Amino acid sequence: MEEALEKISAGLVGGNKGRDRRSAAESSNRITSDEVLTKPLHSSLDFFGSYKGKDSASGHPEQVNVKKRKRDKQDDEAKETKPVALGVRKRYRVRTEAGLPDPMRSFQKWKLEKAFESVTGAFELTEIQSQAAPCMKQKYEVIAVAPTGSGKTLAYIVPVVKLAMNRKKPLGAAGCLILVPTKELAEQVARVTQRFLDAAKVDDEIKLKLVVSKAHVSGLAGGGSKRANILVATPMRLVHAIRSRAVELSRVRDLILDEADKLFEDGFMDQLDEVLMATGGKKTRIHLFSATLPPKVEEVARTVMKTPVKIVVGGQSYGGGTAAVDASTVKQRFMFADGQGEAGKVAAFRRLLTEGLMPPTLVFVQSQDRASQLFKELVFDGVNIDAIHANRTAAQRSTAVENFRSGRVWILIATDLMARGIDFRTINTVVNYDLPASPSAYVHRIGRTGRAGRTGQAITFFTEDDKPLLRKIVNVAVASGAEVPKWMLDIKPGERVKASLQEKRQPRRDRIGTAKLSDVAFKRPSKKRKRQRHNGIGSDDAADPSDAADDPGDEDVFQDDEDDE
Ligand SMILES: Nc1ncnc2c1ncn2[C@@H]1O[C@H](COP(=O)(O)OP(=O)(O)OP(=O)(O)O)[C@@H](O)[C@H]1O
Repeated sequence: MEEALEKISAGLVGGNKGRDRRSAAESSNRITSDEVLTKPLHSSLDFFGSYKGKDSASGHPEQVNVKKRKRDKQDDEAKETKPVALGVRKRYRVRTEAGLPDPMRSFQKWKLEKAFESVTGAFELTEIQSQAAPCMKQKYEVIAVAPTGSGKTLAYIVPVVKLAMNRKKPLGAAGCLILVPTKELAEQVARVTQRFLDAAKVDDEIKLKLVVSKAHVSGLAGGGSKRANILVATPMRLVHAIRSRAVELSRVRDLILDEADKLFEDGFMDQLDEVLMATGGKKTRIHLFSATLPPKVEEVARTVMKTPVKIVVGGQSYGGGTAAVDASTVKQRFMFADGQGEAGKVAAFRRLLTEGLMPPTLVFVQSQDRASQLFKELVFDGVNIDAIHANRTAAQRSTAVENFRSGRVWILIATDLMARGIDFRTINTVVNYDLPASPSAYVHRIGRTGRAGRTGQAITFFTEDDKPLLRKIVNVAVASGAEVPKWMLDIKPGERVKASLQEKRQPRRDRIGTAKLSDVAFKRPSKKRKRQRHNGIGSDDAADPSDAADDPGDEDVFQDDEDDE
C-alpha cells in the first residue's frame, strides 16, 4: 500500500489538471511525494476534518470555498435554522466542517422524494444522505465515511441526478463517472441508479451506461458514451475504453470513487491515475465514499481535490484511520476454532449448522482454493450451498449471486470479492471462516449483514496462527461497541508487533478436509445423497492461490470472462 501511495503521489501531485497534469507536476511548485506522505496538507484539520484554526480567511481551502459558494445560497436545499442543523448532526452523529450546507431531511425540495421512496421503501434519509447530498449538490468534493449498509450509494446518486436534471445545456458526454472495484458492485450500482432514474421519470433525458465488459466497451465505441450522462465502471475496463477512445471523459463533472480506499490500493493505482488524466481536470469534482479510510489515502486524495469536505458518520479510529461500524446492528462474536487445525474449523462450522445457523449466511475464506475446498467439504451436508470467487466464470458468479438473492442457496462461500459494497439486504449471518487480512477487510465483510437498519450477526473463527492479527481486529470490534472476552484484550504486546508484520500476509493454512474429524459431534449424511451440481467448483487444480483477500487482481480475472456474456 505504501508503495502504491508513493506511486500515486509521485504521479498525481501537481493537481488533477487533466491533460496538462504532467507538465504541472514537473513545474517548480511540485510537491514531492515525500512531502505528501510526511506532511499532512490539512494539518489544521482534526481527526474528523473539523477546522481548528482561528483565521478563516487565512487561505484554508474549505473556508475559502465556503465563501465562494455563497452564490449558491438560492439553492433549494432544505434550509434549517442553525441550532436545528446542529441538533440534526448531533443526533445523527455526523461530524463535519463548519459552514457547510445544512443537512436535509428529505428530497422533497428537489422533487425526488417519491423516486427515493420507491427505491428504498423509506422517506427519511440516512445520516450520510442527509449531509453528503446537499454538499455534492452545492459542488463540494465529499470525503464520506459512513457505516456499511447506511445508504452511501443513494447519497451520491441523488445529488448527481439532481445536478444532471438542472443542467440547462447537455454536456454532450458523460457528466458523472462512478468507479467501483468489482464487476458485481458496478452492476449493483447501475441497477440502483437505473431504478432511481426510472422512478424519477427522467430516464429519457438522463442515460446510464455500464462499462464492465468488452461488449460494453464496443457498445460505446460508436459515440455511445456521448449519449450517456452517467457511467458506472470498473477501473480496468474503463482504461481499455479510454485507450480505444470509446469514452469521452473530459466533461466529467463528478467522479465518484466508491470503496475509495480499495481503489487507492496497489492493483488499481495506475488505472486510477489514467482515469484521472482523462477526466476534466479542474472541472472534475472527486468524491470518496467508503466505510473505512486510512489517513494516507485521504492525504493523497486531498492533493487532487479542490474543495474537499469530510463527513464522518459514527466513525471510530483504527490504526490511525477512520472506520464506521455500527455495532448496534451487527452482533459480533469471536470463536476459537483450533485444536484439530483446519479440521477444527470444519467441526466448528458444522456445530454452528446443527445449532441452527441463521441463513442466508455468507462465509468468507482467504483464497479461491479454500473456497473450493470448503465447498467440497460441505456439499454433502444437505444444505444448499454454493461458492463464488474470481476464478469462476462471469455466468457462474451471476448464477451464484442470483440463487443466493432468491433464497435457493442458503450458504454462499466467498472470497473478499464479495466483501465490499454488495447489498443483500437479508443476509442474517456472516462467518469469517478465515480471519480477514486487515481491520478494514473485517469491517467490510461483517457489513454484509445488519444493513439498512436490519440486524445480523458476524462470527469470526480464529486459530493460534491468527492471534497476532486478531488483536487489531478485536480492537475495531471493541471500538464499535462490541463486547469481547477480556482475555482477547490481553494478547501480549510482542504479538502486537508481529501483527503489523503479518497484516496482509495471512497465515499458511492446512488444506480444508475431514482427516481428523473423529471427535466431531456431527453425523455425516449418507454418501448416497445426490451430489449437488456445481460447475467449476471443487477441481483440485482449479485455483490460483493469489485470489487472496482484498486482491485487486480479481479484476484481471474478470477480463477473461467475455465469452460468458
Ligand atoms: N434512507 C434509507 N432508508 C432505508 N433504507 C435505505 C435508505 N437509503 C438506502 N437504503 C437501503 O439500504 C441498503 C444499503 O444501501 P447501500 O448499498 O447504498 O449501502 P452502503 O452504505 O453503500 O454500504 P457498503 O458500505 O456496504 O457499500 C440498500 O438496500 C438501500 O436500498
